[in-house]
Amino acid sequence: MVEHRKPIPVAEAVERVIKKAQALGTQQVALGDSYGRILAEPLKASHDVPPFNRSPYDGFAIRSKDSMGASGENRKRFEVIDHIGAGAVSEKVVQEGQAVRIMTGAPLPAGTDAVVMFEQTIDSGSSITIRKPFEALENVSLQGEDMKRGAAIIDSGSFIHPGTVAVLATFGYAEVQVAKRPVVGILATGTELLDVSEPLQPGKIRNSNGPMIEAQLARMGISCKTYGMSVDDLDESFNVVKAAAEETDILITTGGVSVGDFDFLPAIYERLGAEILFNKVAMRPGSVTTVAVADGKYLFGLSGNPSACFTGFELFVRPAILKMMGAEKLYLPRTQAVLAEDFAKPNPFTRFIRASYDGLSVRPAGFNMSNAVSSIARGNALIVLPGGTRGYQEGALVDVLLLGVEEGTARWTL
Ligand SMILES: Nc1nc2c(c(=O)[nH]1)N[C@H]1C(S)=C(S)[C@@H](COP(=O)(O)OP(=O)(O)OC[C@H]3O[C@@H](n4cnc5c(N)ncnc54)[C@H](O)[C@@H]3O)O[C@H]1N2
Ligand code: MOO
Ligand SMILES: [Mg+2]
Repeated sequence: MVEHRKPIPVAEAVERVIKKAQALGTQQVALGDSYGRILAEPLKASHDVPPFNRSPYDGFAIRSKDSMGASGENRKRFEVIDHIGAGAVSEKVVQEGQAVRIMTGAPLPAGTDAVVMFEQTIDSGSSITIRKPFEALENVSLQGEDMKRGAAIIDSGSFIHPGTVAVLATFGYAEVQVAKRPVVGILATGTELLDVSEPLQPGKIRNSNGPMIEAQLARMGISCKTYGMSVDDLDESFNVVKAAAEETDILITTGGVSVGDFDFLPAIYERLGAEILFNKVAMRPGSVTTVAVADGKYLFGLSGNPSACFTGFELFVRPAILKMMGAEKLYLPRTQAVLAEDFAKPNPFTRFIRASYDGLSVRPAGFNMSNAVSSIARGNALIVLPGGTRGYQEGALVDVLLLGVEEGTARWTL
């Protein structure tokens, strides 16, 4: 008799997966290797930035009070007593009527409190004249205006992007404490599968899910162990899954999770004594996506159908990995866009449509069945249509999940 599975809502499935995440611990990496990692310590400003009052322009540092009353008819003259570039410190203490020729980034000399840009002066070499008064601290980049010593700058759990690297470098982090990455394994199941390099044979297809998942992981900066392909044989698949699960934190399989005569993943989970978090989700594609946990290891049973496999990874595997790394922003960012063409099919389950999003409108990326490969290639986003809705007309405002962004969002908003 065919097993009847009870579908659970997508949000609940995501919740169940996230809850099982086990922290992986942290490690120290060189700053140059920190891009793409998850920061595992809060980043506080260990000094003011900038660390001293400095000139934001190429010009002349003056005492603002000496500029009082300056006008076009009554130009004020300053004697230039020193000349400094960024990196140099003037030893002079500027007195009344004096100025220091100063370049952008150089610290303001003692006594000065304003900077006159070159363009605002008539420069005769040893002296300058100006035609307007300057206020105290006019054209001065103030110590601590960017970051104050002791201020919390970046939370632990943040994705380290190039801007984060700049701040880490600013505070002298030659080494950075980051989250360890999980060891992830991929196994493609299916007697029909051929390796990428093999010629087609009757009844067979090439394994596209394995390389696809590898690339989805790579997009997250995660490398993986690949366990290749296994034929649909219970004992053989069980042995590979068991061995692979021992060597990994997360084992991703594709295929064999539905109710077919050669779908052995449910039996494998049972033999392993794994806890099934769910085996049916109210979504399309990917309704048969199964997630189990055995000995603290995740077993992601993604569907064999390529679009379902792809979607299952983005919705469940991705946030689980991020959670294990202590990341704060687990979810694909959501936006809304105008549907660029009719989508006539009704949606008994929440539907995720591979789509191309151009910043304003979104268009389904062609053949959109669960078994489609082409639409995964053409799409850069997923349109999300809620379950229990009928077809959508061109012009409707729809939810869109963005794919391939470095850092997601902290809130699940669907
Ligand atoms: N009676 C029912 N039949 C099916 C149901 C159902 O509820 N009742 N669910 C359907 C849905 S929905 C999906 S999705 C598929 C899921 O199938 P499995 O996850 O068990 O995957 P397989 O049966 O192994 O393969 C399905 C399909 O995908 C192709 N495939 C498999 N692996 C790969 C790979 N690595 N690269 C590319 N393509 C792959 C495979 O050849 C099949 O065509 O079940 C429905 N059936
Ligand atoms: O799991 Mo299936 O993808 O809903 O077609
Ligand atoms: Mg099947």
